[in-house]
Amino acid sequence: MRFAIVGSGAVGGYFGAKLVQAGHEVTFLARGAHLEALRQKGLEIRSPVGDVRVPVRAESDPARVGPVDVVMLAVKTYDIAGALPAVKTLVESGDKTVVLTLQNGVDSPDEVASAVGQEAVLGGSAYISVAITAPGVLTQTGMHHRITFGEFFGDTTRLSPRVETLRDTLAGAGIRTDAVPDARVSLWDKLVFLAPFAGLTGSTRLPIGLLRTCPPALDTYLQAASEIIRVAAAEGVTVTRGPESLVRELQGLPPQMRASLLVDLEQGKRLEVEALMGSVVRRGRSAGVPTPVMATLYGVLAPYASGRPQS
Ligand SMILES: NC(=O)C1=CN([C@@H]2O[C@H](COP(=O)(O)OP(=O)(O)OC[C@H]3O[C@@H](n4cnc5c(N)ncnc54)[C@H](OP(=O)(O)O)[C@@H]3O)[C@@H](O)[C@H]2O)C=CC1
Ligand SMILES: CC(C)(CO)C(=O)C(=O)O
Repeated sequence: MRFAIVGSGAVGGYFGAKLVQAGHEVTFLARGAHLEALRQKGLEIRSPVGDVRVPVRAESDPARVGPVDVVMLAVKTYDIAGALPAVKTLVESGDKTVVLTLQNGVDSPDEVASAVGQEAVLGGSAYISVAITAPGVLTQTGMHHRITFGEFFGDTTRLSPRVETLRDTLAGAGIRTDAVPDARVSLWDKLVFLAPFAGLTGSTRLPIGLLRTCPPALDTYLQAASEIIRVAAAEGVTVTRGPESLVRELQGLPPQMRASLLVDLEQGKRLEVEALMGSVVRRGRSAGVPTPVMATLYGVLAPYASGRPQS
């Protein structure tokens, strides 16, 4: 299969490299020093089971890529608008090209569909812990990796043939893959865990071990999660994670674990506050569902959304 990776950072680079190793034709769209490193040295992935270096084809201009079957969109949520012209060029160069969105949050499929149409879009979530640690270098923490994806628009009652084909291709490349009939459920399922986790670890600057043993903090987490479950329900999506399973998941995490949002905050980087908290608050307002806890977490973190505030 032919793939283009738009946003060849941590997530896009990791999964794209697996596809290259399996013999697929993959072009990585990248820019700056990362692009130069990819061209000159390939993509290096450091992980607990060893390091690999994968030679890759990297381009800056989507018009040079040619027709592809799948665009993997793996930019951060705040970079989607800037990446849409490239995605549009790639979809228009192909025949039935699909775009698989891999962002956290639930907004990406709609944003992408506004540029290329709903028919071209599949919704996905990445489960992995990986970061760009130098141009051309990714470092993976832990060994887990998974992509959950499916149709986001149209018939979401069954696995579509194109979802089955992509599932088989990804699985054949050694990527752990869950194909689901309705990607809206899996995107909201991740958000219901992640947004309160990122909101609480981010606003307190504390790891989960200190929060889950503090009853008021745990209560804040669960109230935030309940708000998200109600907003999803108002949009017709039944989230499968409830309070008991969320508490079990929190108890199972390493005590030092912090959301990537907190790691980014401490490094003065931009944050996906709009996609994780702002989106819930706005959607709640539209649906008439109160979200006071999520609104508070949003208000506390929004000043950091563009990076470390300059006083
Ligand atoms: N990393 C992880 O472990 C996980 C991440 N996610 C989610 O996956 C998504 C991607 O995150 P992640 O991979 O970490 O992000 P990264 O910052 O590592 O990678 C994003 C890449 O996209 C590039 N980019 C941005 N805009 C464009 C553009 N217009 N054209 C070409 N390249 C562009 C960036 O380049 P530049 O640096 O030049 O801006 C960067 O290399 C996020 O929504 C994140 O929440 C989900 C689960 C785990
Ligand atoms: C699921 C989790 C918590 C894994 O790091 C994550 O996606 C994040 O921190 O952003």
